[in-house]
Amino acid sequence: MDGLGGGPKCGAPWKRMSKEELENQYSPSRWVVRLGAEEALRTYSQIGNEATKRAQATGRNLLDVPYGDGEGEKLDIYFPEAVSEALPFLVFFHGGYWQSGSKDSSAFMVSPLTAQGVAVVIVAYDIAPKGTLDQMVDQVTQSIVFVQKQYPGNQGIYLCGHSAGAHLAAMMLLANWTKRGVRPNLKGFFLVSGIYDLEPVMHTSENAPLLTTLEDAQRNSPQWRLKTSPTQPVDPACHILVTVGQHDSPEFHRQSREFYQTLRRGGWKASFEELHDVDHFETLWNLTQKDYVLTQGDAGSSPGLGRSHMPRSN
Ligand SMILES: N[C@@H](CC(=O)c1ccccc1NC=O)C(=O)O
Repeated sequence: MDGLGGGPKCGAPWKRMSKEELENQYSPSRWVVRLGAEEALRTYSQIGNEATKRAQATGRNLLDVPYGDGEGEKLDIYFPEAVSEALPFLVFFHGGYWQSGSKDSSAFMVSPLTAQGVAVVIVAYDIAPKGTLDQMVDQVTQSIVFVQKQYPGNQGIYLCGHSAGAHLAAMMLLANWTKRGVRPNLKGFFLVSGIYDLEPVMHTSENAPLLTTLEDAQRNSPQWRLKTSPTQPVDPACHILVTVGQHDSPEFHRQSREFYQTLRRGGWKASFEELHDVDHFETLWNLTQKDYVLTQGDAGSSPGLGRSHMPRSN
């Protein structure tokens, strides 16, 4: 049999897939409908680069701010024009299967959000093979601690991540803040086309620099961790929006839906949205636009990143 173990009655559907099918399911660019796979990846970098250049050229910002001692532990902060002590902060973690991507080409949502008075932080972390998953999770935790310490008067910290970056953001639901000596003012999570169970990834070509044991995968899987030992939401008001693109692969849909269900069962305030007619990358491209439903400033009915979706403190 060319499946990956387990009979037809054995749990997760990915276990019944051939190696080729699993590879396909976990290759987001192959599911893009309007472009070829390579063109989609090229366009993704191009739009990210352009948005970042624009963000750096137009607004007030602090670039390459160290949040730790490591060479790669840097973040960029983009401020709104209006100076204020009490800003909401949107902290973004880029994707790229924990082995590609950079903060220097990931400032997608900066322009529409800073225009609405939100400060945006784009975080770099040590991708594989330099960094291990445990290290990346640790670095991301450290970056949030840094933002909270640097801006203790913040109006809320909202975490956003795309794909592998959504995984890193989701891992923050399990972070031990007591150990870090600070409780970040986390008010919301916006997870875009994420991976929450890493076990299937172990059986794809993406795994080469990543996971060696099943234990690594489980320890770094928010889905597995929250399902096996549910943790109480620290702030019951903290909202988690799990989104997946309509054209993402069935495995990406399953991962998002099941993670959302696990969150709800665990008592978290979560919602799930399949984003209409977008693929794995187009959601981020749309986030560069101020009139997209998830970034717009006027009161929309769906939750998202725009200021109208953030609870106000006054
Ligand atoms: N090799 C992947 C690349 C990929 O998945 C990706 C690329 C850029 C940003 C996010 C991605 N996916 C997850 O982190 C693909 O086939 O699409």
